[in-house]
Amino acid sequence: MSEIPQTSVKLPMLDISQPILHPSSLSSLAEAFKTWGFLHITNHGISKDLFRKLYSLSNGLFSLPSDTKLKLGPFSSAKTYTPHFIASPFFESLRVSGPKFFESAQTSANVLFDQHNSEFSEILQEYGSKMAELSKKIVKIALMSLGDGLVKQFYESEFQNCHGYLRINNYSAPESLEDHEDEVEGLGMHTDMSCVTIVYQDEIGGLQVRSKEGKWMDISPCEGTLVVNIGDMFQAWSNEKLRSSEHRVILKQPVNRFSLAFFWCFEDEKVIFAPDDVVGEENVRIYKPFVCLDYLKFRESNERGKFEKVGFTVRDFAGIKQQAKCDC
Ligand SMILES: O=C(O)CCC(=O)C(=O)O
Ligand SMILES: [Fe+2]
Repeated sequence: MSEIPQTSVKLPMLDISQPILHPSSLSSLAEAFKTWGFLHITNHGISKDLFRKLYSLSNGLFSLPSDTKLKLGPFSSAKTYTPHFIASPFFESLRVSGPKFFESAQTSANVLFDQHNSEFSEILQEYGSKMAELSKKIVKIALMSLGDGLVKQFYESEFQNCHGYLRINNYSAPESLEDHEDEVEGLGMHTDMSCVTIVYQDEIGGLQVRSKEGKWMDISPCEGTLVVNIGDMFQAWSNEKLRSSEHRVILKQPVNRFSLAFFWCFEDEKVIFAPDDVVGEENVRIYKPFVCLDYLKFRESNERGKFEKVGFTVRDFAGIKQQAKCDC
């Protein structure tokens, strides 16, 4: 495999246990949200033990025979399982939906396992509820970074009906990396459709973010931290003061990789429209109002298109075409 030099991006580390943020931390967060749309959080309250348990229970699930896993999707009514070769040959995932993470996980577990065991569902309930609480804090911090008083003005009215779901991602080891001229993509370039996403990646690494100039940068795993990124819904709502960056996963080592991605989203029927106070007087409005579910459907119908060739981000869906400046 050819050696392609990559650089790690330096992201701010946010201590999520601190309720009050210093103005200088807020301005560096605002900068990171605008430039990268990514940051690390620490003191998130998820123990190593919880990750370990989730890892080992999920591993048990992904090691089941394909026929068993396919009972959960993509062609069954459950549709919680995404098998290999949909996103990439190396990627498979299980979706667990909130707010009743226990019920959602148990419905899948009942299909997969003969014996009744609720440990998996209990752990997912704990993890899902903690992620929901963290997401609420992150939304508030993002609002704080956008300006004084915005939490009070908009948190309850705009974000109180947000909901979350979790994707447990399993990347199988590429057999021989030598055979690949290019990098091996575990998950191709995409943006998340959420308001915010919280990702746990194991120590293998491989998550990358694309800079505005189009350069791929590593988001190296950092022990004890979680990765947070802004999704399309928050990008549109903030009139791009918060950036939903393209990212992907590259498999650099011949080993299995595990990650957990939690997506915090607006309710389906919500009309996303950046408030005037967020757009700002001097700025141009970038998005038309749109219904959240309509965007999700637009993305679903384009999921397998080539991202770089077929436009299918929120800008393509609801962006207001800016008039080209004319000197004539
Ligand atoms: O596996 C990862 O580290 C990131 C996964 C991701 O970007 C996603 O599930 O949307
Ligand atoms: Fe993602």
